[in-house]
Amino acid sequence: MSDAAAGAVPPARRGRQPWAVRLGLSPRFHAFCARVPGLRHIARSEGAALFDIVQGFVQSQALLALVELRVLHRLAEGPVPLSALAGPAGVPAERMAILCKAGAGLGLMACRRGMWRLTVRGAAFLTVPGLEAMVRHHPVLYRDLADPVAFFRGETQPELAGFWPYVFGAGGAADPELAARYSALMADSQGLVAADTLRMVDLRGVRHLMDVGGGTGAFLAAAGTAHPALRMTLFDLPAVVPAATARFAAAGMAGRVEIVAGSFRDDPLPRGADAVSLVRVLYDHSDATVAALLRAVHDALPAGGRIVVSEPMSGGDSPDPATDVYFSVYTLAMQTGRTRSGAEIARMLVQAGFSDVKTIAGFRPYVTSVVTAARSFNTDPQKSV
Ligand SMILES: CC(C)=CCC/C(C)=C/CC/C(C)=C/C=C/C(C)=C/C=C/C=C(C)/C=C/C=C(C)/C=C/C=C(C)/C=C/CC(C)(C)O
Ligand SMILES: C[S@@+](CC[C@H](N)C(=O)[O-])C[C@H]1O[C@@H](n2cnc3c(N)ncnc32)[C@H](O)[C@@H]1O
Repeated sequence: MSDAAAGAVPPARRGRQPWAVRLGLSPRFHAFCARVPGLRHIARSEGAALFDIVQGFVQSQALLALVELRVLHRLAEGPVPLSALAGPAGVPAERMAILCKAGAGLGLMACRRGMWRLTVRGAAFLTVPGLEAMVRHHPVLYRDLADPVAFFRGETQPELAGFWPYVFGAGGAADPELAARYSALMADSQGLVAADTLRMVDLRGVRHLMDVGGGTGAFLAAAGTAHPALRMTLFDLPAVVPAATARFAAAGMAGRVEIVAGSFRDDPLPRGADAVSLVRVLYDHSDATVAALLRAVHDALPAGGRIVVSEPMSGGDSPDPATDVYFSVYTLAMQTGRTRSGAEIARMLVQAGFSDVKTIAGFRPYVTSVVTAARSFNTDPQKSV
């Protein structure tokens, strides 16, 4: 079979490519690799990696069906035969068998001696806080990506752009019921983010932490538990306040936390904190809004005060398989913000007047990474920690 007959890029048009890419463009080399024992693993692993990309949308839709039909939940109660999954789900047994085998292919469940059971991965899926809720909201993004060419050309009006109205201080910000619903989705998923952030950032020495855009207070509650002497301020839109008040009361922290309702677009940030955190806030907003917010945080801090930015970040020059696919496309669909790299955030912090900038790559970049910085001691000698 000639290269041209196989539909590959003809050798003459391969241009100046690294030698390995030239080989990758050659169907003859593919066939050669598949034949030669020492090289066969390359053909197999590259093929499998490509197949995973090709079938990603089927994987996520199979997962959604398993969640919506509560198959994994049912298995969490113990092993069952197929009929016990098919009947309650209203799915014909022969179709449920296909879904269950897909679930097994994904490593979420397994069948032994006619009984379906949960695997460790399936158990972890059900246990990660907020993951199920995130999967259940994915149909919105899925619809937005139905015509990906039009989406990337910017010719569509993504539904996701209206999904988080409270996030942007739009109309929905005034509706406490709507805010509570979306805040719950956000807060559920904040457990891992808070844990990973606290692992990367040492808050010892911080007296008073202000969490700007702190939502219902999951991060402050975790920080306050880890540091019992910490005073805290939560700053967020008014519609988010009731849920935050309830959380701190339930955690017995009401006396240590001041909740300030306001918009960082329109209102000054409260003074008094010696550290400010922004957890999953920047990537919702445009560069202009982020630049103004970082300057406002800088001005609200005393000399030596610290800022902590924590959110999923782009890999920048080394694109990350999770954040540069999922979060970058997600924030593009939201239309108001973007997924920035640690280096970009670091640059914006310097432009806002911060120094001593440190970027810390998260050990799970799809959960969060961190950039920290400090307000210089010499920018405003009037202030002190
Ligand atoms: C020790 C031995 C040998 C065996 C033991 C076996 C055993 C019991 C193992 C347990 C394994 C274990 C501990 C597994 C733990 C797995 C974990 C922690 C998995 C975590 C996965 C987290 C995921 C997949 C997170 C996904 C996050 C998503 C999808 C977040 C989406 C966020 C969005 C859309 C946010 C939007 C916000 C906005 C609007 C942009 O502002
Ligand atoms: C993606 S959520 C993150 C919430 C929380 N930090 C977390 O990680 O779960 C963004 C938060 O920023 C808040 N927010 C958005 N625009 C805001 C504004 N103009 N002023 C204050 N808070 C704002 C939203 O209400 C929301 O709680």
